[in-house]
Amino acid sequence: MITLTSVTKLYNEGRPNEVQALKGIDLEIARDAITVLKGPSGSGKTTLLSIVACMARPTTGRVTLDGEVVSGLPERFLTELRRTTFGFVFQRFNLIRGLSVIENVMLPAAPLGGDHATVRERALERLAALDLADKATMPVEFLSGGETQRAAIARALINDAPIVIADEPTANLDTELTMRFLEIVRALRAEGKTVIMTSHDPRIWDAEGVDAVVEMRDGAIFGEFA
Ligand SMILES: Nc1ncnc2c1ncn2[C@@H]1O[C@H](COP(=O)(O)OP(=O)(O)OP(=O)(O)O)[C@@H](O)[C@H]1O
Repeated sequence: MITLTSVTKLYNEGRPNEVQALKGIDLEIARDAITVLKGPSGSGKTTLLSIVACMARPTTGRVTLDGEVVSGLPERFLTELRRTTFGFVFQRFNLIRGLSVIENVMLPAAPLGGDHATVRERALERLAALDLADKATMPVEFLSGGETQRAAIARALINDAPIVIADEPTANLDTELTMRFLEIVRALRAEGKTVIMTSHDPRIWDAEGVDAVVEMRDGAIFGEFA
């Protein structure tokens, strides 16, 4: 279980351009489940996701992961937690230009020190499942938007992290690839993984296998649907 208690987030605190992105969020996110955060642009979905994923700290409030408080951990513990616990698909992708698709996909595995050939094989399997095997050696800057999105998904899955975090993962995908992404997500859940994603896409909220939809408005939770 991931719990958030009275979580707030201020950007540019104390300055004229201060933004209160989260206004006291109380939320429980189940493990072994698919949870979708939905809501209009600017409602705080990405901010909430970053806090859940230990990429950002709340301004006030508390986050626990399986009963342990993570919101106050020193940075070095958070770095370790991010590497071992989370797989990320983020809006700006963060793929590294100049490296090939497969090099990008393999990158998060490097700090964990796995055998290179095994990691490469796993990366190729992930790319094949997303119909990208033939682009494996291409520099990422030559990919289309949808291909870049899929490369980011393959990279998020490389470490077999127990929690997969995805920000608008299907934003650039057509219906067929969205359906394939959902199949991957359902397979991850069947393996016992936790999937938490934001989405504007009704194909995602209404999808079979989604366990919870959390609706956000203006930095607050507007409703939760199972
Ligand atoms: N780094 C930042 N500095 C200042 N303000 C920010 C920052 N990141 C987000 N915000 C502001 O916080 C609010 C919530 O943003 P957030 O990205 O969490 O919303 P969102 O629901 O994910 O939106 P979208 O669907 O457009 O991605 C917005 O008003 C945004 O402008």
